Amino acid sequence: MREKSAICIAGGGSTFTPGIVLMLVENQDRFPISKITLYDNNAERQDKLAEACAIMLKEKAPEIEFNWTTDPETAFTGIDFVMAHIRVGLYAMREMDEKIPLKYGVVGQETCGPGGMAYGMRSIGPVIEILDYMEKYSPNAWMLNYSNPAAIVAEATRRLRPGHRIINICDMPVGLETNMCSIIKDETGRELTRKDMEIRYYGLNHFGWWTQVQDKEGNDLMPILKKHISEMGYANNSPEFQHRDPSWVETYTKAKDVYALDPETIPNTYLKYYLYPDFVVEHSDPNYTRANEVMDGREKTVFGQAKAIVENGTSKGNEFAAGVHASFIVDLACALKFNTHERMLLIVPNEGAIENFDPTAMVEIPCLVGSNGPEPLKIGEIPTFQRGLMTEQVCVEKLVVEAWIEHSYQKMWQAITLSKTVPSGKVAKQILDDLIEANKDFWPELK
Ligand SMILES: NC(=O)c1ccc[n+]([C@@H]2O[C@H](COP(=O)([O-])OP(=O)(O)OC[C@H]3O[C@@H](n4cnc5c(N)ncnc54)[C@H](O)[C@@H]3O)[C@@H](O)[C@H]2O)c1
Ligand SMILES: O=P(O)(O)OC[C@H]1O[C@H](O[C@H]2[C@H](O)[C@@H](O)[C@@H](O)O[C@@H]2CO)[C@H](O)[C@@H](O)[C@@H]1O
Ligand SMILES: [Mn+2]
Repeated sequence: MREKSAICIAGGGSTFTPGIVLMLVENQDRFPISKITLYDNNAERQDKLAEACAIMLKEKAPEIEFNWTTDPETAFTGIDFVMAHIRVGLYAMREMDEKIPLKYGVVGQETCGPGGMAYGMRSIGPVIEILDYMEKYSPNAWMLNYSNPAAIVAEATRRLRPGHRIINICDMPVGLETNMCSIIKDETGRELTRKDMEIRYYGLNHFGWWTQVQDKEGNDLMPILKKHISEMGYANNSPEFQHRDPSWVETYTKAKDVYALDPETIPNTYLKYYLYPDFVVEHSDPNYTRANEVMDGREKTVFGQAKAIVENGTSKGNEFAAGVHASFIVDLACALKFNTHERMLLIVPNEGAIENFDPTAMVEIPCLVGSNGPEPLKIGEIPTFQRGLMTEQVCVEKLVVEAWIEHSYQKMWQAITLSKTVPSGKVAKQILDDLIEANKDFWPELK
């Protein structure tokens, strides 16, 4: 009989909460749960999802104790894992992050460019606050953190809470690996899951490259993937792809041009924001950005399902969806708890894994995960193109964290100016001044 875990989901009102709760329920055999507690600082938002999850849990797994709260002591006492996905400032501030840079002809994106830096300045304090609650109430618990921008949050926690039990993660590589399986099916008819593949990948969060994709027998799948991606990016015939929002379809398709810059590797889609920022801006609507698409799409769908479950008193007929995003975080918790040594892509200190790159950088690389945490695999030396791009970007991320720690206007201006998405110090200053005004309830005061 496997020992049960107690879970706190921080950001209980997140659109991703119901999927994670469902995934936890569906994985009881390999990762049994005693208790799930939702924690959020927005009671009204959290209540709506929590009431629906309570009904679903009563039907599917009544043995799991379920609570929700806005009280940190209640949330973080007696737990083994915090699965965190907070969005500081909600979608209203995401909209600002996207629309302010676009006003100046610069990429407006949740985690890339000035928007991502603005979001980072909002996320650092509250993520650290949760780590401190954990230290106080459950010092042995692990935080598995999805809260974005993961790269900046990871650098901030490395600097400010070294040695704490936090692992920063991203669903994008596993999402893209699932797409690779659909591509292989389209191209060869062969059915694989992402767990049937052995991959090599390196980079920063939302900024990386695959150098190897093989099946378990060691057959190289890169040639099939490269041919497909060179013609149509990650576009494929799977129902998941066909149902994607238009902005994601464009991102997946644009990978064709990102790939063309380095046909030796297969790229993460978000490199388009750095390598083709002019294209991105031309294809953005400054009055209707991804935040609007999400509010009109995922947020309405998830909260609509929750409302229907509560009104009907049952989750039957209104099933929440749990995909790769939820399975990845449950896999990670399972690996830590039961010492599985599963190989996973995580955001960890470089410390020599990439030989010719800053040892203090937070990099996204394959790790073996056991009870003592992640053990990064050795990557070796990386080529000049990638090293150049990553060096610039990691310095941007470090400057944002330094700006937050030192309350430094100068460092934040340097960070925005250094980003590959920004044309000049003049434009950077205009964007920064607007971001400061929009974020006055969230950022430290910059001097
Ligand atoms: N790392 C990844 O690959 C990945 C993938 C998907 C989503 N995400 C991130 O997950 C988060 C949630 O995304 P979403 O679209 O569901 O957002 P959402 O706005 O629906 O949910 C976020 C929740 O966090 C809560 N929150 C904000 N500040 C808080 C604080 N200080 N303490 C406790 N709760 C707080 C909000 O009230 C809200 O209920 C975002 O940060 C998003 O970027 C990351
Ligand atoms: O615009 P959003 O809120 O839909 O997504 C932003 C997030 O994008 C990535 O997550 C994707 C993932 O790549 C995809 O495969 C699928 O699972 O959907 C996810 C969320 O939509 C990215 O990794 C996150 O960090 C972003 O928050
Ligand atoms: Mn991500």
